[in-house]
Amino acid sequence: MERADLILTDISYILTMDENLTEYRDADIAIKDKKIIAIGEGIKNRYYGKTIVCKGKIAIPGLINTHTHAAMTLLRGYGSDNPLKVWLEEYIWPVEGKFVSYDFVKDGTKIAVYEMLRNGITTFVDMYFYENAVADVINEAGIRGVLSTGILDFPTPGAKTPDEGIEKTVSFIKEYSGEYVYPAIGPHAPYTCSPETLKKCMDVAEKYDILFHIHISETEFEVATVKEKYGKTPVEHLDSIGVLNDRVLAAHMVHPTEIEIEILSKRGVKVSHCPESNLKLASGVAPVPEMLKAGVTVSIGTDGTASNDDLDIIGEISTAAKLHKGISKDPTVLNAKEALLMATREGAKAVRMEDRIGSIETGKLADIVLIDATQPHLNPLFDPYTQIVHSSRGSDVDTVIVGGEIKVLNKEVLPLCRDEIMEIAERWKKRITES
Ligand SMILES: CSC[C@H]1O[C@@H](n2cnc3c(O)ncnc32)[C@H](O)[C@@H]1O
Ligand SMILES: [Zn+2]
Repeated sequence: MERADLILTDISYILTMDENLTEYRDADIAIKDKKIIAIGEGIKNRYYGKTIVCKGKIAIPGLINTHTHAAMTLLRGYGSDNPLKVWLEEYIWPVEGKFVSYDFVKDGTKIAVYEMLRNGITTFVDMYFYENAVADVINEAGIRGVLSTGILDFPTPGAKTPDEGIEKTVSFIKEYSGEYVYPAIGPHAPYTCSPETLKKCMDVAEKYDILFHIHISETEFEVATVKEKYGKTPVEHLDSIGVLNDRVLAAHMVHPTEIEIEILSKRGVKVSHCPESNLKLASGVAPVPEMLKAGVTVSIGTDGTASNDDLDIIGEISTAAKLHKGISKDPTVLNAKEALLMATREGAKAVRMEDRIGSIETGKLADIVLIDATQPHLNPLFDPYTQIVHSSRGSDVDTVIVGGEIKVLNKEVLPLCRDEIMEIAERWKKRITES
């Protein structure tokens, strides 16, 4: 017998989401030094150590949310029922200007991390201000974050100029890179960042080998603005200034033309599809089947909770699958395996971490989610992929493991206190409504 740090035994289904979509029935997973060291039937007989019996559970890789603004939990539902331009300019940006600070971001991120862990998210990509506050929360809670300070050409809560935002990003890379924190650079969008700002951001991304995280082609307004300013569509514009390559993670991508989809594919740009935010802000529906057909990596993002308004990524996958079937009038589009891939292996590719996360494989980090399938609404269980995508919700997540450490057990989020989360939300609601 060999020693393991954690052994998950008798798992009803293991959906590895590896290249072959290998599945196991009634099998075990052994974990040591943060990584998966063995998977399969009878593994429990080869290892000893802390053991969790997982009868009736489905194991999937930790879910990857490739676009959010975590601290916006404090603005959940704020300025609802408006289009993006009005929502941002008349509601969100004024209130952010008044309230966003280190404390706001720290408190908002605590709520988001609680909610993301509860919903099975083990890695998220963030774009906001005071990312040092986000880093402090995630280092304490133990969830992975790809963190980018939002950079705009006008003053923001964290920086008076885009150059200051870029300098902050460089200091952040040097100070915070670590086990849980993966810095990225976050120019907001082609309509809020000049070509000069975008090029400077790409220089930093290349120098420090980090992700370039940006909103692209979210609304028709954006497309019209970029066309008017630069005489090109957003993707063509970004390509013409040399900032499209395989380290670009483009959030939304609702309105690309056929030519733009070809460019995305040729340049290796990854997309974060945010269907619920795009529906709620009435931005439109991204051409996901077309992008997939062209070989573009499409992952899943919840966006912030002021435009979604939750961080339930399983619900987001379900929305994506149903939405594209409906729009294309083709039920074979985005089958359950493909939909789940978007939040696992494709998500890992989108953040350029496919060698470490995104599937349950030996040698990979032990980021694992167990879904409780012993509930009436998940039975009878003919196909576990379909059941996860179309019958379950984030609230069915029972256990979450990040790097071999248990973060959620029996649906209880261990690193954060529920009462404190509720108290934070109440305190900020009071401050914001009384201002
Ligand atoms: C630059 S930090 C993030 C910045 O973006 C704002 N924001 C939130 N959601 C969206 C969205 O869907 N499109 C564009 N910008 C968005 C957020 O409020 C911050 O100001
Ligand atoms: Zn966004």
